[in-house]
This record gives sequence, C-alpha cells and structure tokens, in this order.
Amino acid sequence: MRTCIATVSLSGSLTEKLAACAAAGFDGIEIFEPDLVASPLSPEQIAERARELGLSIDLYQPLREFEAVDEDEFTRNLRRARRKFEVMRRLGTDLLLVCSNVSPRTVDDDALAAAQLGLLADAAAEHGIRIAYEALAWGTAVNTYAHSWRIVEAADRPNLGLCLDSFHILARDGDPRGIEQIPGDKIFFLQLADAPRTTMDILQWSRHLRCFPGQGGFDVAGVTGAALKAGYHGPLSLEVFNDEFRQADSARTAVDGRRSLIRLQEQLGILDLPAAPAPSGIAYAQISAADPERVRRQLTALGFTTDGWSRQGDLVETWQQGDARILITTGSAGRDSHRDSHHDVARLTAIGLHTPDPAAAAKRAEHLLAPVLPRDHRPQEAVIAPDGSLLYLVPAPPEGASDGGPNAPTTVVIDHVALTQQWHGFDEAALFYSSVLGLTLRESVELADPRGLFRSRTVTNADESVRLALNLAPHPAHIDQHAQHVAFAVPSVIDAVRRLRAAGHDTLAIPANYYDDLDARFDLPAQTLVRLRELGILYDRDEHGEFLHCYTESVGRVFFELLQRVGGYRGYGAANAPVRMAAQHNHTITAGR
Ligand SMILES: O=C(O)c1ccc(O)c(O)c1
Ligand SMILES: [Mg+2]
Repeated sequence: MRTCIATVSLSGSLTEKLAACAAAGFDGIEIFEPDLVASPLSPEQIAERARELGLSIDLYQPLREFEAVDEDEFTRNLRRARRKFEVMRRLGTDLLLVCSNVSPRTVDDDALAAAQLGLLADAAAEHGIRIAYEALAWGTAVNTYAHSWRIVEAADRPNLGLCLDSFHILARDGDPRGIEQIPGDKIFFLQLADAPRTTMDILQWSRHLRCFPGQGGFDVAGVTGAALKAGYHGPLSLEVFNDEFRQADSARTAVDGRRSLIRLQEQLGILDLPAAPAPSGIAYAQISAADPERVRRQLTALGFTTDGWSRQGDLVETWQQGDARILITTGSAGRDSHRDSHHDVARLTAIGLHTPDPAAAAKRAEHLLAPVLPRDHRPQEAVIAPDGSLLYLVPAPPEGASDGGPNAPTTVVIDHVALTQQWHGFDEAALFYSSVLGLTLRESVELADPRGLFRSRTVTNADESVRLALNLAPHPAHIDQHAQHVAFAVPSVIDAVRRLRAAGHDTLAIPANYYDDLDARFDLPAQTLVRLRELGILYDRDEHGEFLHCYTESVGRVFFELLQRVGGYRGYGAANAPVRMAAQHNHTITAGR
C-alpha cells in the first residue's frame, strides 16, 4: 500500500522534513498547516520540491473549529475555508482535513453540522477539492468516528467523507469493528498512531505521547484491518505528535516510521517478509576495551576462563563459564557507536544471538530498513542496533545442545544483557527489537537514579532464554553510566559472592538501611537476612518465586550482575534498581574524590 507521513511527525524545517520522508521511502505526505505557514517557500515551491523528491501531497490539514456554529461564524468560517482552497490549488493537493469542532461555541446538533459541512463540500467541489471529516477524541460534540459518520452520511455529498485516526478511536476505547460497516469509498483517509497506555488528559496524551504503530499499547492493526475490510484503498499515513520526535534527527525518525508501517503491513498479511528469526539464546556478549586487563581480572574472579586470543576476522578473546560466554576485543570488532568518543573505555559493543536461520534473519532486517553489515571479513551476519551496537546472528547450536535458558540453574548462563539507548531512541529501539528480531516487548518501567529517572523496557523471546533490557538514561551525559551490564544466572549467588570475596574482589556495597527495609517488607528468616546483609545481596519476590542478585564494580562503562531465580520469578529486581543506582552513584563520587 502507499505510505504517507504527516509533517508534524518530524523535526526540522519543512524542507528538511520533505527530504527525510523521501529518503525513508514514503510515497507521500500530509502537510500540517503550521509547517506551511512558517515556511519561506511558496506553496508552488513546496509542490515543486515534493515533486522533485517523488513525494505526493496527499492531504492538507487541519481546518479547525468549522462546523455546528451560528450563522455569522459560519460565514466567516466559509471565507477562511475558501482561502485554504486557494493554498491547496497552489500546492496541487485536493484533500482537506476538517477536524471536529473543539470550541465551546459549537452546538451538539447533527443536522446543523451536516448542513454546514454539506455547504463546505459544495464550495470545495467548485475547486475539485474533497473534505475528510475527522472526529477528534476531545471534540466538543463529535468525538467518535461513529458520530462523525452519522453526520457525513446525513450531509450526503460525494466529496465529503471521513478521516479515521487510530489514536482518536483507540484512546476512547472505541470498537474498530464498526468501521467495517462504513462504505470503503467514504473513508477518504486513514491516519495511524500508537500511544502508550496511560491515564491522562486525552488532548495532552495525543499531543505529546503518540508514537509509531508497534511502539505503544494500541491495537493499530485492528483499526487498519477494519478500514481495509470496509474497502479503504487510500494510503496508510502516520500522524504522530511526539515531544521526542520533534527533537530527534528527522531522517532517523522517518526510517523508524517507515519500519512501523512495513511491520504493520506484515501483521495484516499485506506484505510478505522472511519470518522473524526467533533467537533461541544469547550466544555471547562482547566488550570492547583498549586496556582489557581489568575486565580480565573481573571475569577471572567471577570464575571465567579463557582459551586465549583468536582471530575470526577480528581479534577477540573468548571467556567462558558454563554456558555464559564473554568476548573481549581491543580491536574494531565492536563498531564504535557514533556517540562514543571514549574508545578506551570498556563498554558493551555487541551481542551474539543464536538464530536458527541467520541468512533469512539478515534478509528480514534489510526489509525492515535495519542496517546489515556486509558479510566480507565477518564470520557472522551482523545487524547494527539503534544504539550503534552490533547484533551478531549466530547459527543456533544443534537440537538438544544446551542453550542456556532462564531456568537452567545448574550452570552459569547469561540471564540478560542491558543496553543503553540514546535519549531519543527508546521507542525506536522497542520497535527495532520487536519487528526485526521478533522479540516481545514488556512494560516500560521508570527507575529512580540520584540524577534522574531511567526508563527501562525489556524484550524477550517466547521462552525467555533471550532477555534484553533497553535502558534510557535521564540525561545524555549519563548515557552509559549505571546502565550497561551483563547479568549471569548462577546456581547460587551466595556461593558466587563468597568465591569473589575469597579472590579479593568486592561487590557493590549496599547500605544497611536497605536491609532494615527488607526486613520490614518481607518476613525473611533472621539468618537469611543476616547472610544477605553480610554479602551485599539484594532480594526480591513475586507471586512466582524469589530473586537474589548482586553487582560487581563497574569496569569502564560495564558492570556485571550475578543473579539467582528461585522458582519461577519473572522480573529483574526493579524494586532494587534505585538502591543499586544510588550505590553506584555514591561509589563514583567516593572513587572520584
Ligand atoms: O491535535 C490536533 O489538533 C489534531 C489535529 C489534526 C489531527 O488529525 C489530529 O489527529 C489532531
Ligand atoms: Mg488525526
């Protein structure tokens, strides 16, 4: 299907927006009126620029506060509309979006609304213009698509139809199945936006938190599917008001948006992509460090051993314990993320994922506009993740061979890897890992660090043998601090900490207050509490089981977590994260003094 995006969804000048849309492969755009009003280009020049870039102008929007008003106001509104017809003629576009009236002056009178919209349509017809009427979720009288359809049906003009917007429908818990009853040729336009599930004022929610389909909690595919069933054959158009998108790089946002529509069309059975790779385990995590000695010492203390250096295209050192593998590289194997100028600081630069069919997975990534590295010099297929780190697609081990797994406590496995996202890349990352890798998104949580709120969201495969935590630092300056880590599930955290201590290594110091609080919250046996306190081990519990964990000191930007899931504990100890981050903060300060 044709794909469009509203200019309001992107940062930059109108010219920059057009370039970004074209580069990402969109077919057309909706011109958001304030973008045109603020542009130094004339409508003709904008049309020319769009033509040069191969973009159609599919919609001009919005005409506001138009219908169901008194005679005088209607006369003024019609005059205003005629001026817009003139702008549209100069732009060479023929579809005008009218959103339902949000003014207190409008009356709840369907007959009046239909009559006035009918007259608007008649005036538009003289210019070959069509009108798409959209129910805003906060419209004074008209705020559901069913209501807007009753008015459009009553007005009964060939050039008056509906604009459906998934946000307005789903934010009010509308049932999209009713859309199937609307004649497809009366749905003039379909705008798509997702949003995180929340409870807040609906206008604020719409203007600040919309996101691309697949990034939030709305069933955008349900609305789209219903419109297609009704016979809608216009474009799929993204209309996203989002504070971060307004600041982020428009070229990146546009690609992110296109990816969301490719994935949506796959979900709807319109596009056929190679199947999602279904990674079956974390093969390894890779740390780059110019001076890897401290990483080696820490891994040794944790019980890892190495078989030395090897060259598989890049120079790497493999460290292993049980089924957990860490690669250390001092070379360029971990592509330096563009934001990272501290090449000598140890940091996570790649992970390897066991993938049943790496070649097909790489093909899928290409279809979804993810950068795939050329195969030359590389032992494995590799995709660049949004944070700049590399995802190696490693052939899965043969059936029956142990691939770790979350509840394999007899040996050491990588339980999860936590990666830091760029400040505007959180939604992009969520969509990347879910669409490209087929991982499932979990709820996003906020974690209090002494310097601000971290956001964290995990993505997992079906049996949770692959768990990635996507962390977003509160401030770009903190981007890699307190966030990047590799968590090892061990048979016994208590034994592991004792071994570490015996080897002369400390774990992150946890304040006594924490244990007093633990005692208040959980009725733990006194002896258990004493042991946890002595060893600096954090504790959590859910309805499935218990969780014990502790942390190493950071080496560069990376630290390690040792954890033990008892029973079917599902979480990550999020309740303890603020204590851990405060401890890391205090440690940094102490170390810095
Ligand atoms: O927030 C608004 O005003 C607004 C304008 C036009 C739209 O299509 C929309 O969905 C919202
Ligand atoms: Mg809209």
